Amino acid sequence: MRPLLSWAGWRAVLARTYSPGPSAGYRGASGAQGYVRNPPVGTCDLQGELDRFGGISVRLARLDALDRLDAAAFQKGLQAAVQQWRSEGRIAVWLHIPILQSRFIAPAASLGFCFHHAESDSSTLTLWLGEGPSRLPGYASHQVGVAGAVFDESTRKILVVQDRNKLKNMWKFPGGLSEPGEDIGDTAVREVFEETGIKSEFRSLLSIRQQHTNPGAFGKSDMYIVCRLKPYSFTINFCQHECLRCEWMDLNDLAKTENTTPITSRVARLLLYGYREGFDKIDLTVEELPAVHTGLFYKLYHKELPDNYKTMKGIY
Ligand SMILES: NC(=O)C1=CN([C@@H]2O[C@H](COP(=O)(O)OP(=O)(O)OC[C@H]3O[C@@H](n4cnc5c(N)ncnc54)[C@H](O)[C@@H]3O)[C@@H](O)[C@H]2O)C=CC1
Ligand SMILES: [Mg+2]
Repeated sequence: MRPLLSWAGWRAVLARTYSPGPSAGYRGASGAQGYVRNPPVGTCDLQGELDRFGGISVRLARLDALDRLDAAAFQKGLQAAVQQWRSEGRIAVWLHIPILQSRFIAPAASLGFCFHHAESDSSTLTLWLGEGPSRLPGYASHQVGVAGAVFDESTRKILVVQDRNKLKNMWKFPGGLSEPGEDIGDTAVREVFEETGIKSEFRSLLSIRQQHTNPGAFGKSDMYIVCRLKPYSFTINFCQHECLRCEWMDLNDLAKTENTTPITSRVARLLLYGYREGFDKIDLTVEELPAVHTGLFYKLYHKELPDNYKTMKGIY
């Protein structure tokens, strides 16, 4: 949730939009409504930022005197604040609680707040105040795993591993979970190197598998993406913790063997087709483009588009 104004700006907004109730707010020595510099010990002043949807976001880490506040005073303050926000027509409350202030979770839950998500150092709870069922977006629905199909065109060999931690030892592509902020291709290259010692570079995206109720996904769905990589080192030095075996296998053999997972078998056949007929038949290549609103950049994956279609020059 991105504040549209600076924190000081929001305080000014809140001074106009938020008039504190008896315990939800305390008018400090400054006299400014809704802005408390030094709330007395044991009272609870809950100010928040207004978001563009009409919700209020309260960050407990920003409140003064939090260490001296007990759970009962917090609950009273929160109840009064919620009443106030409801009367002002706010649609939701987002409550961000640092892990060391987790004693405030139970009082918030008793007022109807539910967990939205947790990170390593904080949790976020929400309360829907609007009409009808909640329209708040949920948190992440998938975990993303990425594998690298490292294919050496000059020898027609492909890099495969057997997982040490699986009951059935089948050939598969090395890979693993993507880290926050990591590009798909970078995950594939990193995981291949960590698991096999092979250095490679990203060429294309080959397939996406979506699976729900995957046992290893903590109740979320699993997105498993296979990339085509080109090797530039060839000496295997595989990770003993994760892999039982690792080898360069002829692509024909991988495409025909039964000792593999269905997805590995299908991608091996796809690669064989690309190798024979041209990789442009199977590759989703990547391009970086600018995001219109944020000025950030993103990666877009699709089948190759001729330059004249990209520019629309000479296209009627
Ligand atoms: N069909 C296929 O070929 C397969 C696809 N996948 C996909 O690959 C992705 C995950 O790749 P992985 O290689 O499993 O992940 P990964 O390479 O990121 O991590 C695996 C390693 O993490 C550690 N680990 C995982 N869970 C653990 C736990 N509960 N306790 C302690 N250590 C633990 C173990 O050291 C394990 O060897 C998922 O998207 C999954 O769907 C996984 C296996 C086979
Ligand atoms: Mg792995």
